Formats: sequence, structure tokens, C-alpha cells
Amino acid sequence: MIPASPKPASSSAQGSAGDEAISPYRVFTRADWAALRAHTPLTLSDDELERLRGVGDPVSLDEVRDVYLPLTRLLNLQVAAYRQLQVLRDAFLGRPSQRAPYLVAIAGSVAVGKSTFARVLAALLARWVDHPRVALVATDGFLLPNKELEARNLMHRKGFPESYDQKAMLRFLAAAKAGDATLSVPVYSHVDYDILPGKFDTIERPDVLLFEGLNVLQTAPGVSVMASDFFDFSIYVDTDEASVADWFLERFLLLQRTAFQNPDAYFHRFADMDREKSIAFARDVWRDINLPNLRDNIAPTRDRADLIVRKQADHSISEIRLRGAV
Ligand SMILES: Nc1ncnc2c1ncn2[C@@H]1O[C@H](COP(=O)(O)OP(=O)(O)O)[C@@H](O)[C@H]1O
Ligand SMILES: CC(C)(COP(=O)(O)O)[C@@H](O)C(=O)NCCC(=O)O
Repeated sequence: MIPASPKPASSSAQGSAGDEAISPYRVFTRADWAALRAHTPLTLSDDELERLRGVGDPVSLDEVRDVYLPLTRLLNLQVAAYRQLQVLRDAFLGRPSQRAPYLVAIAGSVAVGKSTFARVLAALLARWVDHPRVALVATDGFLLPNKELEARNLMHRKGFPESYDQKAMLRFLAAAKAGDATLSVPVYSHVDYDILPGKFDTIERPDVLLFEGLNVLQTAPGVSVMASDFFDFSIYVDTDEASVADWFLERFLLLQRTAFQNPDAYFHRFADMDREKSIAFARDVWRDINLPNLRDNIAPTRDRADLIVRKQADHSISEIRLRGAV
């Protein structure tokens, strides 16, 4: 179903008036998008949603109804079409039909709520009978271990392109797309603030693989293969800089009262820091690390996504842009 009165894409942070005229996106208000749910049933309860919410990320059941259900309906149709295409391609190649997972990338700033978005989407997609096996992988598993970051003087560049083992990430995506039966991903711990040596998560034959991280849509000069070569669909979780700066600060203060109280936490030394110093510290980390990374490496990838969800200052999603639906 197509909404009665489509709107042209409004100007973007990077776009000029000229770009606006040639935007590949169709812009939906939340209400227009919600109408595309059709009869997709709500399969999550409030309790289940509570368990999926991230620290300080207040996604509501209304938002699940209005935003996530139409999206799962769209993805369900896309997966069906993708599978038909695979069958046809294998027939062309004269080989037995092979099944590879449908890969969905989720990008956005630090603290924008990618993990919650991905967890809720994964839970909803897994309730569809035609793709019950949904795996979720975060790209932090592909960060270089702290020892290596220290050796390269990159401890203050965590999350920047050079802080990841790009080759390992591409190898993983290639293996996933090749339909490998068992996939293994290194584990990053927010408690240790480091990769856990020798620890891997194992994923077996997912129908859909969600791949979430700030770097998933990045390209690099002179590089011929990039992560997005392996994606079937991509989503960018967007908001304005001021909102995400506040969310980062609020989350830091919340983690301070919870996760940092754990004596084993890397950030335990900040557990009892007074409020004023804590605010100053979190603002510094934002200003010196996460904001420059957002501006230089993350936000410029936004307009490569198939879908952009735009959050307001209260974290709620107010607008959705869909590529190719103009
Ligand atoms: N220092 C920390 N200690 C514990 N959990 C953390 C810490 N920093 C981030 N997290 C959690 O890690 C996840 C990923 O965070 P982040 O990379 O900022 O992306 P996003 O907020 O977009 O999901 C979130 O669930 C967040 O709450
Ligand atoms: C681990 C992260 C780089 C996010 O990684 P991602 O899962 O997006 O690959 C980020 O959460 C982080 O720790 N940044 C370092 C600066 C900071 O402490 O906020």
C-alpha cells in the first residue's frame, strides 16, 4: 500500500537544495509508515520488550506497532523475494539450490540505540514462520584487542575505522554469505572494555543475520571489497548531534550507578566519581572521541542506507525514509 500523499525528502545535514531534488528516498511520517503494517500481528508483550530494551533506551509497544511491524513485514517480503532469486540464480548456474542468510546491517552513532533496535527487530523477525532463525552480531567483536590498540597508539580511537580488524570482519561476512554452516565471532566485553581472548560466539545456519555497528556502512579509499558488498538491506538509526550527546551522557551516569559498580568493570574507577566530574568526563569522551567519529566516519554513511529511522530528543522514532520507493 502506498500512502496517499508522499513527501519529497527534506534537506539533510549534508545535503544541499540540489541534492534534495534527486533524493532516492521516500519520506514517511510515523503515521504513514504505521499504516503499512497491514495485518502484521503484534507478537511481543511488554515484559518481553522490557528484556530487550538497552540501558536508557525507552522503546515502547506503540513504537513496535508503528515502526517495527511494518519493517518486519517489508523484510519478510524481501526475504521471500531474495530466496526466489537465489533459486533462479542456482538454476542458471546449474547447481543445487543453496541457502544463504539474508543480511541486514544496522548503523548509527555510539549511544543512538542500535543494539536495542537490532534486538527488538531480531525478536520480531524470529516470530515469522518462514525465517525463525535470526542471529544478531555486533561489530564490536571485530575491534582489535586493547593490547593491539595500545601497541598502535589507538586506545583513544576505539570505534574509528582503524580500530577494527577489517579483514576478519570481511572474512566473517563472506563466510556468512557463502552459507557456511558454522560461523564464529570474537566476543567483546563492555565489562572488560576489551576482546575476550580465545572466546567466540557460534552461529549456525541463520535465516536472517542482523549485523550491527557504527562502522557497517563505511567505505575506504582504494578498498575494493567492503562490508556493504555482503548486505541485502541496511538501516541507519539517525538523530541530531545534540540528542545523542545527551543520551551518551545520561547513559554514562546510569552505567555509573549500575555496570561500573562491578569491581571487575574497566570503568569501575569512575563508579564513585562525583557528579560534576562525571559529567565533565563523559562530555570530554563525547567531544574528543565519539562526536568526531560520528561526524567524520558515521554520519557520512547515512545516505547509503536502504532505510533511515529518525529519532527525536525523547528517543521516539518520528520519521522513516525508504530508499527506492520514490
Ligand atoms: N561501558 C559500558 N558498560 C556496559 N555496557 C555498555 C557500555 N558502553 C556501552 N554499553 C552497552 O553496549 C551496547 C552498545 O552501545 P553503543 O555501541 O553505544 O551503541 P548503541 O547505543 O547504538 O546500541 C549498548 O547496549 C550499551 O548500553
Ligand atoms: C565499542 C564501541 C566502539 C562500539 O562498537 P560497535 O559495536 O558499534 O562496533 C563503543 O561502544 C565504544 O566503546 N567507544 C569508545 C568510546 C567510549 O567509551 O564511548
